[in-house]
Amino acid sequence: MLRAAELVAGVIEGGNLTDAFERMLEAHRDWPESTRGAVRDLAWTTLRDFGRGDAVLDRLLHSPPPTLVQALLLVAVQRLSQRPAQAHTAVDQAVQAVATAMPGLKGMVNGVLRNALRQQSEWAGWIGASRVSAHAYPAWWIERIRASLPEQWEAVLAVGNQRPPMALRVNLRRCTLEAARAELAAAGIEAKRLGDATLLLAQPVAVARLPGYAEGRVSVQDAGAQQAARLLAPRDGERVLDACAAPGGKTAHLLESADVELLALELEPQRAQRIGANLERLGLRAEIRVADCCDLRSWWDGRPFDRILADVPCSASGVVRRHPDIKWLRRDEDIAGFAKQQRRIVDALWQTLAPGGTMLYVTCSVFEQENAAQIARFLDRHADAECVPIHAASDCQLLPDAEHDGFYFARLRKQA
Ligand SMILES: C[S@@+](CC[C@H](N)C(=O)[O-])C[C@H]1O[C@@H](n2cnc3c(N)ncnc32)[C@H](O)[C@@H]1O
Repeated sequence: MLRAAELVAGVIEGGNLTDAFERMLEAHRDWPESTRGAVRDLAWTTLRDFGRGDAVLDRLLHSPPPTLVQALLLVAVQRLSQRPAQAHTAVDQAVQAVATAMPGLKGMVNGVLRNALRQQSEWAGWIGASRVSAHAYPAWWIERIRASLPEQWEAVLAVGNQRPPMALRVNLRRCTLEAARAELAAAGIEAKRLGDATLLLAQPVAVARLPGYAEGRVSVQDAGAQQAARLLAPRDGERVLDACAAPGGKTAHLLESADVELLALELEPQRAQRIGANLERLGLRAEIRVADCCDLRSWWDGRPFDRILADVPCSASGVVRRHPDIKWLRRDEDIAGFAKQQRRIVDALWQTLAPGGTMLYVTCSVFEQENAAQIARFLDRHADAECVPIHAASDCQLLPDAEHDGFYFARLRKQA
Protein backbone atom coordinates (compact mmCIF):
# COMPACT_ATOMS: atom_id res chain seq x y z
CA MET A 1 0.00 0.00 0.00
CA LEU A 2 2.91 2.34 0.78
CA ARG A 3 4.35 1.82 -2.72
CA ALA A 4 1.03 2.69 -4.37
CA ALA A 5 0.79 5.75 -2.09
CA GLU A 6 4.29 6.86 -3.16
CA LEU A 7 3.15 6.73 -6.80
CA VAL A 8 -0.02 8.70 -6.02
CA ALA A 9 1.98 11.25 -3.99
CA GLY A 10 4.35 11.71 -6.95
CA VAL A 11 1.39 12.61 -9.19
CA ILE A 12 -0.09 15.00 -6.60
CA GLU A 13 3.29 16.72 -6.64
CA GLY A 14 3.16 17.04 -10.45
CA GLY A 15 5.12 13.96 -11.59
CA ASN A 16 4.38 11.52 -14.42
CA LEU A 17 2.89 8.22 -13.20
CA THR A 18 4.27 5.88 -15.86
CA ASP A 19 7.82 7.21 -15.49
CA ALA A 20 7.63 6.92 -11.69
CA PHE A 21 6.34 3.34 -11.92
CA GLU A 22 9.13 2.38 -14.34
CA ARG A 23 11.71 3.84 -11.94
CA MET A 24 10.11 1.90 -9.06
CA LEU A 25 10.27 -1.37 -11.02
CA GLU A 26 13.91 -0.66 -11.91
CA ALA A 27 14.68 -0.33 -8.19
CA HIS A 28 12.73 -3.51 -7.32
CA ARG A 29 13.61 -5.98 -10.04
CA ASP A 30 13.00 -8.83 -7.60
CA TRP A 31 9.26 -8.07 -7.27
CA PRO A 32 7.14 -10.95 -8.58
CA GLU A 33 4.56 -10.18 -11.28
CA SER A 34 1.79 -10.33 -8.67
CA THR A 35 3.37 -7.51 -6.59
CA ARG A 36 3.97 -5.37 -9.68
CA GLY A 37 0.37 -5.87 -10.75
CA ALA A 38 -1.05 -5.15 -7.29
CA VAL A 39 0.93 -1.90 -6.82
CA ARG A 40 0.04 -0.77 -10.31
CA ASP A 41 -3.63 -1.59 -9.97
CA LEU A 42 -3.98 0.21 -6.64
CA ALA A 43 -2.20 3.38 -7.78
CA TRP A 44 -4.01 3.49 -11.13
CA THR A 45 -7.49 2.88 -9.70
CA THR A 46 -6.92 5.46 -6.94
CA LEU A 47 -5.96 8.06 -9.55
CA ARG A 48 -8.84 7.16 -11.87
CA ASP A 49 -11.19 8.08 -9.03
CA PHE A 50 -10.23 11.76 -9.22
CA GLY A 51 -11.99 13.78 -6.51
CA ARG A 52 -13.90 10.85 -4.97
CA GLY A 53 -11.39 10.03 -2.24
CA ASP A 54 -10.97 13.78 -1.62
CA ALA A 55 -14.73 14.13 -1.15
CA VAL A 56 -14.61 11.44 1.55
CA LEU A 57 -11.46 12.76 3.25
CA ASP A 58 -12.72 16.37 3.22
CA ARG A 59 -15.46 15.30 5.64
CA LEU A 60 -13.02 13.59 8.00
CA LEU A 61 -9.81 15.63 8.02
CA HIS A 62 -9.45 18.84 10.02
CA SER A 63 -6.34 20.04 8.18
CA PRO A 64 -4.46 18.89 5.08
CA PRO A 65 -1.87 16.20 5.92
CA PRO A 66 1.58 15.87 4.27
CA THR A 67 1.30 14.71 0.64
CA LEU A 68 2.45 11.13 1.26
CA VAL A 69 -0.12 10.70 4.04
CA GLN A 70 -2.85 12.26 1.89
CA ALA A 71 -1.91 9.79 -0.85
CA LEU A 72 -1.92 6.89 1.60
CA LEU A 73 -5.39 7.88 2.82
CA LEU A 74 -6.63 8.11 -0.79
CA VAL A 75 -5.27 4.64 -1.52
CA ALA A 76 -6.81 3.27 1.67
CA VAL A 77 -10.21 4.82 0.85
CA GLN A 78 -9.96 3.24 -2.59
CA ARG A 79 -9.28 -0.17 -1.03
CA LEU A 80 -12.19 0.25 1.39
CA SER A 81 -14.58 0.96 -1.44
CA GLN A 82 -13.18 -1.78 -3.72
CA ARG A 83 -13.04 -4.53 -1.11
CA PRO A 84 -15.38 -3.75 1.78
CA ALA A 85 -15.10 -7.33 3.06
CA GLN A 86 -11.40 -6.76 3.78
CA ALA A 87 -11.84 -3.29 5.26
CA HIS A 88 -10.08 -3.99 8.57
CA THR A 89 -7.06 -5.45 6.80
CA ALA A 90 -6.86 -2.32 4.63
CA VAL A 91 -6.96 -0.03 7.68
CA ASP A 92 -4.26 -2.11 9.41
CA GLN A 93 -2.06 -2.00 6.30
CA ALA A 94 -2.43 1.78 6.05
CA VAL A 95 -1.55 2.20 9.73
CA GLN A 96 1.50 -0.05 9.34
CA ALA A 97 2.56 1.91 6.26
CA VAL A 98 2.37 5.27 8.01
CA ALA A 99 4.18 3.79 11.02
CA THR A 100 7.12 3.10 8.68
CA ALA A 101 7.04 6.40 6.78
CA MET A 102 5.81 8.94 9.38
CA PRO A 103 5.29 7.31 12.79
CA GLY A 104 3.97 10.52 14.38
CA LEU A 105 0.85 10.37 12.17
CA LYS A 106 -0.09 6.78 12.94
CA GLY A 107 -2.88 7.75 15.37
CA MET A 108 -4.37 10.28 12.96
CA VAL A 109 -4.46 7.82 10.03
CA ASN A 110 -5.98 5.15 12.24
CA GLY A 111 -8.65 7.56 13.51
CA VAL A 112 -9.55 8.94 10.07
CA LEU A 113 -9.87 5.51 8.47
CA ARG A 114 -11.91 4.03 11.31
CA ASN A 115 -14.24 7.04 11.08
CA ALA A 116 -14.41 6.57 7.31
CA LEU A 117 -15.35 2.96 7.82
CA ARG A 118 -18.06 3.78 10.37
CA GLN A 119 -19.60 6.29 7.98
CA GLN A 120 -19.19 4.31 4.75
CA SER A 121 -22.93 4.38 4.09
CA GLU A 122 -22.64 8.21 3.79
CA TRP A 123 -19.94 8.14 1.11
CA ALA A 124 -22.27 7.99 -1.89
CA GLY A 125 -23.96 11.20 -0.71
CA TRP A 126 -20.63 12.99 -0.11
CA ILE A 127 -19.31 11.92 -3.52
CA GLY A 128 -22.54 12.74 -5.34
CA ALA A 129 -22.62 16.24 -3.85
CA SER A 130 -20.21 17.65 -6.46
CA ARG A 131 -19.92 17.12 -10.22
CA VAL A 132 -16.18 16.65 -9.88
CA SER A 133 -16.39 13.71 -7.50
CA ALA A 134 -19.58 12.29 -9.06
CA HIS A 135 -17.88 11.97 -12.47
CA ALA A 136 -14.30 11.71 -11.14
CA TYR A 137 -12.91 14.40 -13.50
CA PRO A 138 -11.82 18.02 -13.06
CA ALA A 139 -14.67 20.47 -13.70
CA TRP A 140 -13.05 21.96 -16.84
CA TRP A 141 -12.70 18.50 -18.37
CA ILE A 142 -16.38 17.70 -17.78
CA GLU A 143 -17.35 21.02 -19.41
CA ARG A 144 -15.19 20.43 -22.49
CA ILE A 145 -16.57 16.96 -23.13
CA ARG A 146 -20.15 18.09 -22.49
CA ALA A 147 -19.79 20.96 -24.95
CA SER A 148 -18.34 18.90 -27.78
CA LEU A 149 -20.21 15.62 -27.22
CA PRO A 150 -23.67 16.62 -25.93
CA GLU A 151 -25.07 13.11 -26.53
CA GLN A 152 -22.18 10.93 -25.43
CA TRP A 153 -20.36 12.93 -22.77
CA GLU A 154 -21.45 10.84 -19.77
CA ALA A 155 -20.61 7.56 -21.49
CA VAL A 156 -17.19 8.91 -22.52
CA LEU A 157 -16.44 10.07 -18.98
CA ALA A 158 -17.60 6.75 -17.51
CA VAL A 159 -15.54 4.61 -19.88
CA GLY A 160 -12.46 6.68 -19.02
CA ASN A 161 -12.81 5.52 -15.40
CA GLN A 162 -12.71 1.84 -16.27
CA ARG A 163 -9.82 -0.54 -16.72
CA PRO A 164 -8.62 -0.46 -20.34
CA PRO A 165 -8.82 -3.40 -22.75
CA MET A 166 -5.70 -5.13 -24.08
CA ALA A 167 -5.40 -5.71 -27.80
CA LEU A 168 -2.72 -7.35 -29.91
CA ARG A 169 -1.58 -6.62 -33.43
CA VAL A 170 -0.65 -9.75 -35.30
CA ASN A 171 2.34 -9.44 -37.59
CA LEU A 172 0.84 -10.94 -40.73
CA ARG A 173 4.31 -11.15 -42.26
CA ARG A 174 5.18 -13.75 -39.64
CA CYS A 175 1.95 -15.64 -38.90
CA THR A 176 -1.79 -15.68 -39.52
CA LEU A 177 -4.36 -14.25 -37.13
CA GLU A 178 -5.79 -17.73 -36.49
CA ALA A 179 -2.34 -19.19 -35.78
CA ALA A 180 -1.67 -16.39 -33.27
CA ARG A 181 -5.05 -16.98 -31.66
CA ALA A 182 -4.42 -20.72 -31.40
CA GLU A 183 -1.02 -20.08 -29.82
CA LEU A 184 -2.66 -17.80 -27.24
CA ALA A 185 -5.41 -20.36 -26.56
CA ALA A 186 -2.77 -23.06 -25.96
CA ALA A 187 -1.27 -20.75 -23.31
CA GLY A 188 -4.70 -20.32 -21.69
CA ILE A 189 -5.23 -16.80 -23.07
CA GLU A 190 -8.65 -16.18 -24.59
CA ALA A 191 -8.84 -13.69 -27.46
CA LYS A 192 -11.46 -12.58 -29.95
CA ARG A 193 -10.90 -11.37 -33.47
CA LEU A 194 -11.55 -7.64 -33.99
CA GLY A 195 -10.20 -7.11 -37.47
CA ASP A 196 -7.87 -8.65 -40.05
CA ALA A 197 -4.85 -8.40 -37.76
CA THR A 198 -6.32 -7.47 -34.38
CA LEU A 199 -7.08 -9.67 -31.37
CA LEU A 200 -8.82 -8.45 -28.23
CA LEU A 201 -7.86 -10.33 -25.08
CA ALA A 202 -10.66 -11.37 -22.73
CA GLN A 203 -8.40 -10.28 -19.83
CA PRO A 204 -5.20 -8.22 -19.87
CA VAL A 205 -2.09 -10.35 -19.24
CA ALA A 206 1.56 -9.57 -18.53
CA VAL A 207 3.48 -9.07 -21.79
CA ALA A 208 6.01 -11.69 -20.66
CA ARG A 209 3.21 -14.30 -20.79
CA LEU A 210 2.33 -13.59 -24.44
CA PRO A 211 3.45 -16.40 -26.75
CA GLY A 212 5.06 -15.02 -29.90
CA TYR A 213 5.81 -11.59 -28.42
CA ALA A 214 9.58 -11.99 -28.10
CA GLU A 215 9.70 -13.52 -31.60
CA GLY A 216 7.77 -10.58 -33.11
CA ARG A 217 4.62 -12.45 -34.10
CA VAL A 218 2.43 -10.24 -31.93
CA SER A 219 2.70 -6.72 -30.48
CA VAL A 220 0.62 -4.99 -27.84
CA GLN A 221 -1.27 -2.13 -29.49
CA ASP A 222 -4.69 -0.71 -28.84
CA ALA A 223 -7.24 -1.56 -31.54
CA GLY A 224 -7.91 2.17 -32.14
CA ALA A 225 -4.21 2.90 -32.58
CA GLN A 226 -4.11 0.14 -35.19
CA GLN A 227 -6.41 2.20 -37.40
CA ALA A 228 -3.58 4.67 -38.13
CA ALA A 229 -1.47 2.46 -40.40
CA ARG A 230 -4.65 1.13 -42.08
CA LEU A 231 -5.89 4.63 -42.85
CA LEU A 232 -2.53 5.88 -44.09
CA ALA A 233 -2.27 2.65 -46.17
CA PRO A 234 1.33 2.90 -47.41
CA ARG A 235 2.29 1.00 -50.55
CA ASP A 236 5.49 -0.85 -51.43
CA GLY A 237 8.30 1.43 -52.53
CA GLU A 238 6.86 4.64 -51.07
CA ARG A 239 8.77 7.17 -48.98
CA VAL A 240 7.06 7.53 -45.61
CA LEU A 241 7.63 9.91 -42.71
CA ASP A 242 6.58 9.04 -39.16
CA ALA A 243 7.09 12.49 -37.68
CA CYS A 244 6.34 11.91 -33.97
CA ALA A 245 7.33 8.31 -33.70
CA ALA A 246 8.23 7.13 -30.20
CA PRO A 247 7.78 4.56 -28.80
CA GLY A 248 7.29 3.28 -32.34
CA GLY A 249 4.07 1.26 -32.21
CA LYS A 250 2.71 2.86 -35.36
CA THR A 251 6.17 2.93 -37.01
CA ALA A 252 6.29 -0.85 -36.67
CA HIS A 253 2.74 -1.26 -37.97
CA LEU A 254 3.53 0.85 -41.06
CA LEU A 255 6.61 -1.28 -41.74
CA GLU A 256 4.61 -4.49 -41.28
CA SER A 257 2.04 -3.16 -43.79
CA ALA A 258 4.32 -2.51 -46.77
CA ASP A 259 7.96 -2.41 -47.92
CA VAL A 260 8.52 1.32 -47.54
CA GLU A 261 11.48 3.62 -47.02
CA LEU A 262 10.60 5.02 -43.61
CA LEU A 263 12.09 7.91 -41.66
CA ALA A 264 11.06 8.03 -37.99
CA LEU A 265 11.59 11.33 -36.15
CA GLU A 266 11.35 11.83 -32.41
CA LEU A 267 12.09 14.88 -30.31
CA GLU A 268 13.05 13.08 -27.08
CA PRO A 269 16.33 11.11 -27.32
CA GLN A 270 15.36 8.68 -24.52
CA ARG A 271 12.04 7.92 -26.16
CA ALA A 272 13.68 7.55 -29.59
CA GLN A 273 15.71 4.60 -28.25
CA ARG A 274 12.49 2.69 -27.70
CA ILE A 275 11.67 2.87 -31.43
CA GLY A 276 14.89 0.99 -32.27
CA ALA A 277 14.22 -1.65 -29.59
CA ASN A 278 10.68 -2.19 -30.89
CA LEU A 279 11.79 -2.55 -34.50
CA GLU A 280 14.61 -4.90 -33.55
CA ARG A 281 12.20 -7.31 -31.84
CA LEU A 282 10.07 -7.33 -35.00
CA GLY A 283 13.00 -7.60 -37.42
CA LEU A 284 12.03 -4.33 -39.12
CA ARG A 285 14.20 -1.47 -40.31
CA ALA A 286 13.80 2.32 -40.53
CA GLU A 287 15.98 5.40 -40.31
CA ILE A 288 15.50 6.81 -36.80
CA ARG A 289 16.50 10.40 -36.08
CA VAL A 290 16.24 12.56 -32.99
CA ALA A 291 14.87 15.87 -34.29
CA ASP A 292 12.18 18.49 -33.88
CA CYS A 293 10.00 17.70 -36.89
CA CYS A 294 9.12 21.43 -37.17
CA ASP A 295 12.76 22.36 -37.75
CA LEU A 296 12.93 21.18 -41.37
CA ARG A 297 16.47 22.48 -41.88
CA SER A 298 17.78 20.13 -39.19
CA TRP A 299 16.51 16.89 -40.74
CA TRP A 300 14.88 17.23 -44.20
CA ASP A 301 16.93 16.57 -47.33
CA GLY A 302 14.30 18.19 -49.57
CA ARG A 303 12.97 14.90 -51.01
CA PRO A 304 9.16 14.90 -50.55
CA PHE A 305 7.28 12.11 -48.78
CA ASP A 306 4.44 10.13 -50.35
CA ARG A 307 2.82 9.61 -46.95
CA ILE A 308 3.21 11.25 -43.58
CA LEU A 309 1.97 10.09 -40.22
CA ALA A 310 1.50 13.08 -37.89
CA ASP A 311 0.69 11.36 -34.59
CA VAL A 312 1.03 14.62 -32.74
CA PRO A 313 1.54 15.29 -29.01
CA CYS A 314 -1.86 15.91 -27.39
CA SER A 315 -3.81 15.99 -24.14
CA ALA A 316 -4.18 12.17 -24.25
CA SER A 317 -7.77 12.63 -23.06
CA GLY A 318 -8.85 9.61 -25.17
CA VAL A 319 -6.52 7.31 -23.23
CA VAL A 320 -7.13 8.66 -19.73
CA ARG A 321 -7.99 5.23 -18.33
CA ARG A 322 -4.40 4.16 -19.18
CA HIS A 323 -2.89 7.40 -17.85
CA PRO A 324 -5.16 8.56 -15.01
CA ASP A 325 -2.45 10.96 -13.80
CA ILE A 326 -3.40 13.33 -16.62
CA LYS A 327 -6.66 14.18 -14.84
CA TRP A 328 -4.52 15.50 -11.98
CA LEU A 329 -1.74 17.06 -14.05
CA ARG A 330 -3.44 18.79 -16.98
CA ARG A 331 -5.00 22.25 -16.73
CA ASP A 332 -7.66 23.67 -19.03
CA GLU A 333 -5.20 26.17 -20.50
CA ASP A 334 -2.81 23.33 -21.48
CA ILE A 335 -5.20 22.35 -24.28
CA ALA A 336 -4.59 25.62 -26.14
CA GLY A 337 -0.86 24.95 -25.71
CA PHE A 338 -1.22 21.51 -27.33
CA ALA A 339 -3.32 22.99 -30.15
CA LYS A 340 -0.58 25.55 -30.87
CA GLN A 341 2.10 22.85 -30.92
CA GLN A 342 -0.04 20.67 -33.22
CA ARG A 343 -0.60 23.58 -35.60
CA ARG A 344 3.17 24.21 -35.83
CA ILE A 345 3.79 20.54 -36.55
CA VAL A 346 1.17 20.06 -39.28
CA ASP A 347 2.09 23.33 -41.00
CA ALA A 348 5.78 22.35 -41.09
CA LEU A 349 5.14 18.78 -42.24
CA TRP A 350 2.79 19.87 -45.03
CA GLN A 351 5.77 21.43 -46.79
CA THR A 352 7.49 18.04 -46.98
CA LEU A 353 4.50 16.18 -48.49
CA ALA A 354 4.61 15.38 -52.22
CA PRO A 355 1.79 16.73 -54.45
CA GLY A 356 -0.85 13.98 -54.48
CA GLY A 357 0.54 12.68 -51.18
CA THR A 358 -1.42 11.92 -47.99
CA MET A 359 -0.85 13.06 -44.43
CA LEU A 360 -2.75 11.36 -41.62
CA TYR A 361 -3.31 13.61 -38.61
CA VAL A 362 -3.82 11.60 -35.41
CA THR A 363 -4.47 12.45 -31.79
CA CYS A 364 -5.50 10.28 -28.84
CA SER A 365 -7.71 13.13 -27.67
CA VAL A 366 -11.47 13.59 -27.39
CA PHE A 367 -11.24 17.39 -27.16
CA GLU A 368 -12.56 19.20 -30.22
CA GLN A 369 -9.94 21.95 -30.07
CA GLU A 370 -7.20 19.40 -30.83
CA ASN A 371 -9.28 17.52 -33.39
CA ALA A 372 -12.02 18.73 -35.75
CA ALA A 373 -11.44 22.41 -34.89
CA GLN A 374 -7.71 22.03 -35.52
CA ILE A 375 -8.29 20.43 -38.93
CA ALA A 376 -10.96 22.98 -39.95
CA ARG A 377 -8.40 25.75 -39.37
CA PHE A 378 -5.73 23.77 -41.22
CA LEU A 379 -8.00 23.51 -44.27
CA ASP A 380 -8.63 27.29 -44.07
CA ARG A 381 -4.88 27.97 -44.14
CA HIS A 382 -3.98 25.46 -46.89
CA ALA A 383 -5.93 25.85 -50.12
CA ASP A 384 -4.09 22.84 -51.56
CA ALA A 385 -5.42 20.50 -48.84
CA GLU A 386 -8.57 18.40 -48.82
CA CYS A 387 -9.92 15.74 -46.47
CA VAL A 388 -10.14 12.24 -47.88
CA PRO A 389 -13.29 10.78 -46.25
CA ILE A 390 -13.03 8.11 -43.59
CA HIS A 391 -16.08 5.81 -43.42
CA ALA A 392 -18.10 8.35 -45.45
CA ALA A 393 -17.33 11.26 -43.08
CA SER A 394 -14.70 13.94 -43.58
CA ASP A 395 -12.84 12.82 -40.45
CA CYS A 396 -13.19 10.26 -37.66
CA GLN A 397 -13.59 10.82 -33.93
CA LEU A 398 -13.28 7.38 -32.41
CA LEU A 399 -14.75 7.48 -28.91
CA PRO A 400 -13.26 5.16 -26.29
CA ASP A 401 -15.23 2.01 -25.47
CA ALA A 402 -14.75 -1.54 -24.23
CA GLU A 403 -12.77 -2.50 -27.36
CA HIS A 404 -10.54 0.49 -28.10
CA ASP A 405 -9.24 3.85 -26.89
CA GLY A 406 -10.33 7.29 -28.08
CA PHE A 407 -8.60 8.63 -31.21
CA TYR A 408 -9.11 11.28 -33.84
CA PHE A 409 -8.06 10.80 -37.48
CA ALA A 410 -8.10 13.20 -40.41
CA ARG A 411 -6.69 12.09 -43.76
CA LEU A 412 -5.38 15.09 -45.70
CA ARG A 413 -4.47 14.94 -49.38
CA LYS A 414 -2.31 17.53 -51.15
CA GLN A 415 -3.49 18.57 -54.56
CA ALA A 416 -1.46 16.96 -57.35
C1 LIG B 1 1.49 10.54 -29.46
S1 LIG B 1 3.16 10.24 -29.22
C2 LIG B 1 3.55 9.21 -30.59
C3 LIG B 1 3.19 7.76 -30.43
C4 LIG B 1 3.77 6.91 -31.53
N1 LIG B 1 3.40 7.38 -32.85
C5 LIG B 1 3.36 5.45 -31.42
O1 LIG B 1 2.38 5.03 -32.02
O2 LIG B 1 4.05 4.71 -30.73
C6 LIG B 1 3.88 11.76 -29.71
C7 LIG B 1 5.40 11.73 -29.74
O3 LIG B 1 5.82 12.92 -30.41
C8 LIG B 1 7.01 13.38 -29.80
N2 LIG B 1 7.14 14.81 -30.20
C9 LIG B 1 6.57 15.88 -29.63
N3 LIG B 1 6.90 17.01 -30.30
C10 LIG B 1 7.68 16.62 -31.33
C11 LIG B 1 8.35 17.32 -32.38
N4 LIG B 1 8.24 18.65 -32.49
N5 LIG B 1 9.09 16.61 -33.26
C12 LIG B 1 9.18 15.25 -33.15
N6 LIG B 1 8.58 14.53 -32.17
C13 LIG B 1 7.83 15.21 -31.28
C14 LIG B 1 6.76 13.12 -28.32
O4 LIG B 1 7.99 13.08 -27.62
C15 LIG B 1 6.06 11.76 -28.38
O5 LIG B 1 7.00 10.71 -28.30
